[in-house]
Formats: sequence, structure tokens, C-alpha cells
Amino acid sequence: MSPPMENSAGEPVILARGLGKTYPLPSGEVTALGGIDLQVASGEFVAVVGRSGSGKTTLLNLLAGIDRPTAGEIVLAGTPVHTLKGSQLAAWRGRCIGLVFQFFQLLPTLTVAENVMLPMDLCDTFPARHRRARALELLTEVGIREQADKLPSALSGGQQQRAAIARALANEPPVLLADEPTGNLDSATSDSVLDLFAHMAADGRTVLMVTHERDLSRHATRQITLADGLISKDTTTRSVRQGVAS
Ligand SMILES: Nc1ncnc2c1ncn2[C@@H]1O[C@H](COP(=O)(O)OP(=O)(O)OP(=O)(O)O)[C@@H](O)[C@H]1O
Repeated sequence: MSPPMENSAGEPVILARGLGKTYPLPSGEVTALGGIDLQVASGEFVAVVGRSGSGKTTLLNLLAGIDRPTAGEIVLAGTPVHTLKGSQLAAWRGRCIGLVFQFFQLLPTLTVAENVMLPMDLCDTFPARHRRARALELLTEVGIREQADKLPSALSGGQQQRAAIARALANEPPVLLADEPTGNLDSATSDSVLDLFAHMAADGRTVLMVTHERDLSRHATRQITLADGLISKDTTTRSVRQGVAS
């Protein structure tokens, strides 16, 4: 059997065609992304690497609908993201994308469980009476169930990032996008967080992570290198089916 390359509708989970982003500056235009084509299937864990300024964050922000492309199109889990506007885009993002950031971005006055429930509250994706139970399940999945009723400040950096990953999964998004998710963690903690992403991808989710640290991309199934806003290298490093040792 070949690795899962498509979702049930027969489309890649992430599809970008001619994707470009330029910024107008007084001194002339800056091309952050020069028109890239990309297909990512369910079960892939993609590490996007490249030098500073190569366009990694721009790519992630376009895929997440945080930024708008100036050229090309994005179809994510079947939705043509480039056509969505304003509140449509925000609602789509809340349901279809899980975002993980370098500095966790947990709300400091909410408990860990309340942070995880927040996307469900905002998008009304699960009945209110089920949200806490779901948050606890997710915290169990990421290995910090016992921290549920603490404030984020009582957790270590690695635990806070696990909480942020649980929050990113709250609405069962098909795609997880992570921008330098280990940038604020020591190397052992980084490895354990990346193992978690690898397991999530092996479970059929699609994970795309931007990282400065090429070495960390060994956890991924595929490494895409950007240079000057273009894909300079695209290597599948591990079969999707192979996943990770459990
Ligand atoms: N808002 C903006 N206005 C003007 N230029 C921008 C803007 N955002 C990004 N750029 C430019 O686009 C290019 C790509 O930036 P981007 O942040 O995507 O790179 P990156 O690979 O993520 O870099 P880093 O690893 O340093 O975060 C760079 O030349 C950058 O200066």
C-alpha cells in the first residue's frame, strides 16, 4: 500500500499554486515569496527550513490566512482560502487550522484547561457541557493532564508548549501550522515536542513547521528548503506510513 497522499476527497490537504507575496516599500517591491507550488498530504510532517529572510514565516502566514497572497491560490482541506474575506476567514481559521507559536501565547489569567477550551468556546464547535472533558482528553494526549487546573505561569516551557499544542487541536483542525515551535525550548524538550508532532502526523493529521534549526527537521517526514522566496529543495526524508516508533 502506498503512503496516504490525499484526503478522502482525493485532494492534498494543503495545495498552493503560484503562491506569491510582495510588499510595496518606498524603495521598491520586496518579494517575500516568489510564486511557489506545494502539495502536502494528510499524515505528512513537513519542516520548512531556510536562511533568515527566505520566506518561511510568510509561507506559514499565507497558509494560515493570517496574510493575503499577492499572487496564486491556496486550497486547504478543500477550501479556497484566498477567496475568503474578513469574518469568513477568521471562522475558517478557527476550525481548520491549529496554530502553534514560539512563545506559546497562552492567556495568563486562564487555567491550562480553560486555554484549551477557548477555541471551542469561540467557534462553538462542541456543546458547552463537553468542552472541559474534551480539553482534559487533549491534555492527556499531550501528556500534561495533571496540569489542567494550573495557570500557565506554573508550567515549564515544554509543558506550556504542550498546552498550546492541545489548544491548537481543540477544534480538530486537519492542519497544524507551527512557527519556530521549539525556539524557546532547550534541546531535550524540543525533541519531545517534535516527537509529539510526529505522532500527530502519524495519526493522520498534517503538520507544517517552520524552523531555523535544520537539525530539528530530522523528526519530520519531509523537509522543504526555501531560498529567496522559492523552494530550492524538497526532500521526503521518511515514509509517511513509517511514522514514528510508539
Ligand atoms: N511586513 C513586511 N514588510 C516588508 N517586507 C517584509 C515584511 N514581512 C517580511 N518581509 C520581507 O520578506 C522576506 C521574507 O521574510 P520572512 O519573515 O518570511 O522570512 P523568514 O524566512 O521567516 O525569516 P526569519 O527566519 O528571519 O524569521 C524578507 O526579505 C523580509 O524582510
